[in-house]
Amino acid sequence: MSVAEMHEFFHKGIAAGKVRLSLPDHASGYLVCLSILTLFYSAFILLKSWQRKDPFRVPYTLPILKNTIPFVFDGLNFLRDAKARLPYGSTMVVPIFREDIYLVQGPKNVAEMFHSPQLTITRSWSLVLRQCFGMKQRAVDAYLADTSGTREKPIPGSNPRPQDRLSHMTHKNLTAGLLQNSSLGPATDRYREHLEQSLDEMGIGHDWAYMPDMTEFLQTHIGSSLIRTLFGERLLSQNPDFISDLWEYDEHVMSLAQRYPRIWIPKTYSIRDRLLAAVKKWHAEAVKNDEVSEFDDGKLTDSWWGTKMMKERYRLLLGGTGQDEDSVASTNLAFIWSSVTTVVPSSATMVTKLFSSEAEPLLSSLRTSLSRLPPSPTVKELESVPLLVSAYAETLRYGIHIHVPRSAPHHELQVQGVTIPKNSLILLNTQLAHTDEEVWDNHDGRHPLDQWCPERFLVDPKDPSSGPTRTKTAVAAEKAEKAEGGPYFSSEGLEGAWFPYGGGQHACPGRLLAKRIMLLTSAMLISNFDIEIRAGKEALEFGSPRFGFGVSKPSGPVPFRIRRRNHVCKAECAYFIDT
Ligand code: HEM
Repeated sequence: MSVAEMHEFFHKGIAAGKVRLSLPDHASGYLVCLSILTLFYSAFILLKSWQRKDPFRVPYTLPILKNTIPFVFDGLNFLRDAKARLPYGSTMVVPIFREDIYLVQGPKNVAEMFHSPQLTITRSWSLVLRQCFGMKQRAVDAYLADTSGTREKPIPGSNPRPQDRLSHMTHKNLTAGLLQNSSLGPATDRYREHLEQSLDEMGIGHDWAYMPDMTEFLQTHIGSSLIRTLFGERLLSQNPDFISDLWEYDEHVMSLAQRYPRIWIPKTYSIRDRLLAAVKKWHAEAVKNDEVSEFDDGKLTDSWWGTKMMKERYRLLLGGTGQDEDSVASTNLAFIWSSVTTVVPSSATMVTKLFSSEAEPLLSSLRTSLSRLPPSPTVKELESVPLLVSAYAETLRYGIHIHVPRSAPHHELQVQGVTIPKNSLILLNTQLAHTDEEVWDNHDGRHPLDQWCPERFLVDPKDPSSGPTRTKTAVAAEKAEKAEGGPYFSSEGLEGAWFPYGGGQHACPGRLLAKRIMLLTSAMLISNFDIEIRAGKEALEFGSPRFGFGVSKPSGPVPFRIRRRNHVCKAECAYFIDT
C-alpha cells in the first residue's frame, strides 16, 4: 500500500466509523495536555499580535527625498518635534530617501539594543568607509557582506570563512590593544610623557603667554600626543602637516558624508588624498623596517608602528576578504580620525569650561583636591577626586552628539511591540538620550540639561535631592540615611540614558584611554598652569554643526593667556634671579 493509499484508507475509514483509533489512557492524557498547550500558545501568539504596534512614521511632504533634508540639516529640532508627538520611549520610523531609519529611544529600549547579540555595525561602518574615507567598492562590499558580528561565535544565519570576519578580527585586535591593562597602562604613561614634553616645548614660563585659540592649542598638543602614543613617532615626522590636515578634513567631513562630488569640493577631496597618502607611506616604511622591529626585544612601543596593535591590525586587515593597501589605509585613517576627533574636542570642552570665569570656585576646589595627591598622580588617584570624574562624565553628556548605529542582518527585532525588519538601519541618539527630562534631574531648573553642570553626577549624602537622576536610587537613599562621607560620583540608574561611547559588544574600544586622557590632561593643566579665557560670550557658545556625527565645540576662536604655576626658573629664563 502506498502512502497516498494509506492516507485515503484512514480518512475514509474514520469518516465511515470503520477505523477506530484506540489510544492507551496515558496517551489520551498527553493529548489533552497537548491541546491545552496549543490553546495557550495560540492565545499567546494572538496577544502578541494585538500588542504589536505600527511604529510612528514621521510624515513628509517631499516625495523622493522624504525627510532627508530636515534630518540631515536640522536633525536635532526635527527629531525633538517628532519625539514630542509620541508616547515616551516610542520607536519611530524616519523615512529618508530610499530607506526607513528606526530611531530607538528610552533607556530600557536602548539598553535592550546594547544587550542584543544579533546586532552589527558593519552596515553603517561600510557607508562611512566609502563616503568619508574613500574606500573602493570591492573592499566596502566585504564589510557589507560581513554579517557575522564581533563575537567568537558568528551570528546564527551567517556562514563566514575566517577571512570574511573583518568585524570580529578588528574587534579582537582593538580589545587586546586598548582595553587590557598590559597595553592600556603603558599607553597611558606614554600619553602623559608626550603631553608633558609637548607643553614643555612651548617654553611657557611664569610670564603670561597670549594664545589665539584654546581649541587649536589643545588640538595640537593632545592630538599629537595621542597620535605618538598609538601610532608612533614616524607618522607625524614623515608628514609634518598630518595634524593640521586631519583637523581641516574633520571640518569638512560632512560634505563627504553627504556625497558631494569631487568637482564641488575639490579641496576636501585633496586633503583626504593627502591624508590617505600619508597613511600609506607610514605603512610602507613601517613594513620596510619590520626586520629591526623593537617589539622583538619585548618593547611595547616602537617608533614605526607605535603599538603592536597597529602592526598586527595592518596584517589582519590586509589578509581580509577584498582588502588591499588602499583599503587598509582607508580603515586606518578612519581609526585615527575616530580616536583623535572625539577625545580632543571633548578634552578641550572640559578644559575650556573648567577655566572659564564662571567656574572659578570649582577650579579652586579642584586645585585643593589635586594638591593633596602625589606630584604625578596615577589615574586611580585622579579617579578618587569625585568632582573631576563628575566634570568628565558631564562633559560627555553635554558634548557628544552621535548617532550610534546598529542593524540586525539575519533577524527581525521586537522593540516594545514594534517590529524592526531585518537589516534596517537602527539609530540610538546620544543627544536625545542625554537630555531626556524623564531620566535626568534638572534640580528644579537650576541645572538645565542643555547646560554644562560639573557637579551633576555628584551625590551628596546630606542632600537627598542631589544626583544625576530624577529617581533616586536605593544606594543613594541608604547613604543619605547614614549621611556618611562627602559627595561621591554616581552614574547609577543611567543605563541606556548615558552612552557617549555606545554600548554592549560594540562599545567604543578607546573608552578607557579616552577617560584617562581627559582626566590627565585636565589635571595637568589645572595643577601646573594658570589659564585665563579671554573670549566673549558668543565665542563660548558650544555646539556641533553636524548633528549625530560630532562633538560639540566653541562656536568661535577662544583666545586665552597662560602661564606656568610654581615655575622653577632656570639660568636661560628671562626672570631668572641669580641669588
Ligand atoms: C571622548 C572620546 C570618545 C568618544 C565619545 C567615542 C565614541 C565612540 C562611539 C559612540 C563609538 C560607536 C560605539 C558603538 O557602536 O556602540 C565608537 C567607536 C569606536 N571608537 Fe571611540 N570614542 C572616543 C574615543 C576613542 C578613542 C580615544 C579611540 C582610540 C584609541 C577610539 C576608537 C574607536 C574605534 C576604533 C571605534 C570603532 C569600533 C569598532 O570597529 O567596533 N575612540 N567611539
